[in-house]
Amino acid sequence: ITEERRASIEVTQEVLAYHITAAEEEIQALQEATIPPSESLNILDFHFSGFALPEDLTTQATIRMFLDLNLVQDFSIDYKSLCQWVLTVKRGYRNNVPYHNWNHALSTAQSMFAMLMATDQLQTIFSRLEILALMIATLNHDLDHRGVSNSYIERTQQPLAQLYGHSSLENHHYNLCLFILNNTGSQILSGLSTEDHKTVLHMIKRAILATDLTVYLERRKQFFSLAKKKRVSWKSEKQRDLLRSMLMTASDLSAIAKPWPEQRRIANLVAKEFFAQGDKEREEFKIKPIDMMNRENSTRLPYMQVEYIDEICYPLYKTVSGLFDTCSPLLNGCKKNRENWQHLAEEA
Ligand SMILES: CCCOc1ccc(S(=O)(=O)N2CCN(C)CC2)cc1-c1nc(CC)cc(=O)[nH]1
Ligand SMILES: [Zn+2]
Repeated sequence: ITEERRASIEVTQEVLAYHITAAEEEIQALQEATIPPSESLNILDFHFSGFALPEDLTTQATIRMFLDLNLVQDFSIDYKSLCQWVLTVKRGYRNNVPYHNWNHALSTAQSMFAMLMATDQLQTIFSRLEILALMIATLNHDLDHRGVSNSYIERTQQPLAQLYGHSSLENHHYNLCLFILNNTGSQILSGLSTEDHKTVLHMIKRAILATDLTVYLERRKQFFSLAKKKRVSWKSEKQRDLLRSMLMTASDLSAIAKPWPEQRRIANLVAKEFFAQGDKEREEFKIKPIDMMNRENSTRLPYMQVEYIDEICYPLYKTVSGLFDTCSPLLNGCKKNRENWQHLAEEA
């Protein structure tokens, strides 16, 4: 596309990042709030439910994660900027999208938080900067998601596809993340050295792009073979980048490991979003949507979930909990839900 076209789309993103800036009174209310401890927010648990928290506590829970990981202290993050940044990121998600909304972003960040807090090994493998990058990336990884897939965006020639080509959604999520970090009043990285600032932005970009499932499916083979080795050393940056990417996916898909009532509820939201895209494809392109997005297949949903677990989720959680046994609740939750979906598939 022409330079002008590129510039105009990027301006639109910058304007969007400006428009979602939180309101002053909202920022002050969060700044003055007494943030509850992790225990009372249940954010240390792998079975945490984002639905259980009232909306204003979701932003407090996010602040609590940054406080308990010592990130505010380690990177001298201005507290008011942190409040504005969290509220702006939350506004960056669309509340008319059934699944890819703030609740998904929060629960993805909370899964990463739970893994990091439960696993001392991870805290020794990763530098403080990497932990900062993972928490920022999980919270921002689906910013401004429209409830449609990359292929839909590419097929409908939406501006994002013209701008990025592949992984267009993930590139958009990162760009908005960057604009918010650069917005006046939410520059939580202003205390970092130039070197650290550059490094952390690179790691955030890699981590957000890693949440494209096609990227995960390409890269996971290396991870699985690395994990088979007797002694795994996470010395090289290449291996740590791979581990960060795999943990991003483990956090992103963690709904599959939640207690059954929560998994059922989330699966229905995922289905609602997928079927809505299927409806759009049917009416706009006069094509039959793929199984996953075809409302006429909704009776096959349990079967599709079993397939999703076997092909995409289980191998990842098996490997992660093989390396870090403190993450085994993710594997056990995933196994349990496979049984639950299998029973429903047999009934259908
Ligand atoms: C619940 C409605 C049906 O949901 C699914 C149906 C099929 C498959 S799939 O693994 O067969 N596969 C994925 C890759 N596509 C390219 C081909 C189809 C996955 C899901 C699903 N995805 C997510 C991630 C957002 C969460 C979730 O709970 N379920
Ligand atoms: Zn996601």
